[in-house]
This record gives sequence, C-alpha cells and structure tokens, in this order.
Amino acid sequence: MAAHPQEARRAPYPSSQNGRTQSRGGGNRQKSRIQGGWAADAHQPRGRVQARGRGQPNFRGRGYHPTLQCNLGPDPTQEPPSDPNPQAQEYPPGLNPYAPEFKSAGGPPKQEQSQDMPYPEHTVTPHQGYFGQPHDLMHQGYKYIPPAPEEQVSVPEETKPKMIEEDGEYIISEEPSGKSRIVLFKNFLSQEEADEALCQLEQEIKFKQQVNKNRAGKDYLEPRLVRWFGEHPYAYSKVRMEANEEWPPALLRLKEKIEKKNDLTFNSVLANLYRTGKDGVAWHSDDEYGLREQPKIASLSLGETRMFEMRKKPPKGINPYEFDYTTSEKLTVPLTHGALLLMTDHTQDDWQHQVPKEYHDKQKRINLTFRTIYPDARHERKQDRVLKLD
Ligand SMILES: O=C(O)CCC(=O)C(=O)O
Ligand SMILES: [Fe+2]
Repeated sequence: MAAHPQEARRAPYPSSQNGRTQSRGGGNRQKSRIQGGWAADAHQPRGRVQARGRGQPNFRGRGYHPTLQCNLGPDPTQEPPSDPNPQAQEYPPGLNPYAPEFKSAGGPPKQEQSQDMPYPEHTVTPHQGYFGQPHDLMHQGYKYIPPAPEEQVSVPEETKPKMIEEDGEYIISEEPSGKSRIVLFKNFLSQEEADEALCQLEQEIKFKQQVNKNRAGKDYLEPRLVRWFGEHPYAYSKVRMEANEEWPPALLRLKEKIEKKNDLTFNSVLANLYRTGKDGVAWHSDDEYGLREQPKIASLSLGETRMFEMRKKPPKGINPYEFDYTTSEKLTVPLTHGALLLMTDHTQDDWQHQVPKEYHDKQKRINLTFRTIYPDARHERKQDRVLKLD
C-alpha cells in the first residue's frame, strides 16, 4: 500500500506545478463514465450510481450481528442549523442608526431588552444588517453598501461522492491512464460463511500494530492492526513486513474461493483489523513496485460496515501534495459483511482510496486485500541477497 501523499509515496511528479494552475469546479476536469451492471446497458437497475452526500443515515448494509443497526445519527458534516435570527438579513439598509439622517430622525424604535441580546446598549447588533461593515466606519456615519453581485468571489463546489451500493461492474474512469474498473459482489459470502470466517480469522491471525513515519519523519502508530501473508516481503511507506507463509486454513479457503469465482490467482494478502470507528486507513493507492502494472486486487470485508471512499488523482504533471481534492470526482462504496470488491486495470494509477475514521460507534471489521506480489529487489535486505547468492 502506497501511503497518502502526506505520508510518503513514490513521486514521479515535479515538486512544483511549474506555474500551472489546477483545474477547479468543472473546467477541464477529467471525465468518468460509470456503467451499471454486467451488461453494457447503463440503464439496468443493477449497478445504479447516485450522487449522495457522505454518511447519509438512510444507508442500510448487511450486519454481521443480528442486533447490529447502522444508526449513523446526525451528520456533523451537514450544514449547521439555519440562522436563529432570520430577521437579521431583512433589516432595511436605509435604517442605519449610524447614518446622520437616521440619527436626526430620532434613532431606532425602542425594543425590550432580553438575555438573548448580546449588546444591550444597542438595539441593533453589528450582525443585524451591518455584516461586513467595519465599526470605525459605521461610527463615522457611513452607510452600508452591499457588494455588487459580480464582485462576489465564486468558491468551487465540493464534489459530492457517488454511492456504489449495487452489485456490478463499474468503469469508474477511462483516462488518463486507461480504463479504471471496480466490481462489487455484496453477498460474495453468505451470512453464515461470513460469520464463520470472521470468528476463525479473529482467532487465527496475530494482528500487529505497525509504527510508520509521517512526512516530517515523525513516528506514529497506525490506526489499525495488520498482518501480511505471502512468499515475499511487503513494504509500503516506512513499514516493512517480512514474508510469512503460515497461512491460517480459513484464510487459504477464502483465497481459493475468490480465485475460483473470478478466475484469478493471488500469492499474498494484507489483513487489516479495524478495532473501532477510530481505526481507518488514510488516502493511498495500492501501487507499490512489487505489485507491477495494473494490479488486480480483491478486497473481502467481514464484520462492521465501513465506507470505502475513492477519489480521482490530479491530472499528470500536477503535484499531488498541492492539489485541492475538494473538486475531485469521488465514489463511496459501503463495504458490508461478506462483500467482495475487485479493483483492476488502471484503478491504482488514477484513483486513491481510504477508509475514513468515523464519529459513530463502530464494531470491529476485518478486511483482506488479496494481491499478487512480485519480488522487489529494492526491498531485499543485504543479508537476504547474500543468502540468495549461495
Ligand atoms: O479496509 C479496506 O477496505 C481497505 C484496505 C486497504 O486499502 C489496503 O489494505 O490497502
Ligand atoms: Fe489499499
């Protein structure tokens, strides 16, 4: 797993944008096409993609425990409640108590004082009709003149994620590298199979918490536990995990089931344990050297439903560290108990993904990302190389 740009990653990008400005709010943003269902018919109900705000409380996923409810509660990312004093916007600008003509007419009508009035000495607060008017100017008797509409700064709108909740194959983009494709099988495992796999893996996998380094070189404990299984070592960011071929039987059975169903082969898996909603994984692409070009990655989820978020990378030549991702295309795939998500073609080249931490209580979740990894000479230690020469 290559780290989020703010951690560390291979970076073929120049350190500055060489005077180029990044595309914002439409412009020449790259296009994606999302196809629903297995058939070429994009109108099939399967594979429907809808634009929807993140963390909408009407999402229902399959839980791994009969009593588990996905109660997301109020969303702190939503708009704050509307202005408790809507009158403030409607205060007639002509009634500026600091304007000379208003003062000479005897000032504003007397109002009753109450605890809710933060400025008892004034019957009109600066907020009421004078927002944006500097105090000193108001005291000199200037009138408030609202800015002309064309002078208002236009802020690019944050792109809302599209939800992918239905089984199917989705071409999520067709450039710049080529097609990026994901395939979702929500009920890859039956409820019983998924329950059994979760219990077995919890007991059989010795998860560990890794120490990673941030971009400033400071150590931090990763907010999740991991374990690597594979014939080659695996390294991402500042973490190196040794080859480990002691696959628990349950893990091997799952690997074989995924391989058979999709006509694929894998030689490794990264197992992640998210203990609570406070665990997650930051933005990254699975694009390590050892995975080679256009890797096929099969991600099986067990336990609590978590949001798998994807965002389009900046166009080539733009520094990802300086890019404003608020206008990137975004997808959210709720990964439920027993769901399998395949990522193929150029998905790792053109997209990043994350599992964000959540504000709401979340039960444990195990995620298995099956991959094929090739020996990566850059990750071999000196003594490994010496041993191989013998
Ligand atoms: O937990 C997940 O769904 C994603 C894990 C992941 O991105 C990774 O292991 O590289
Ligand atoms: Fe990943």
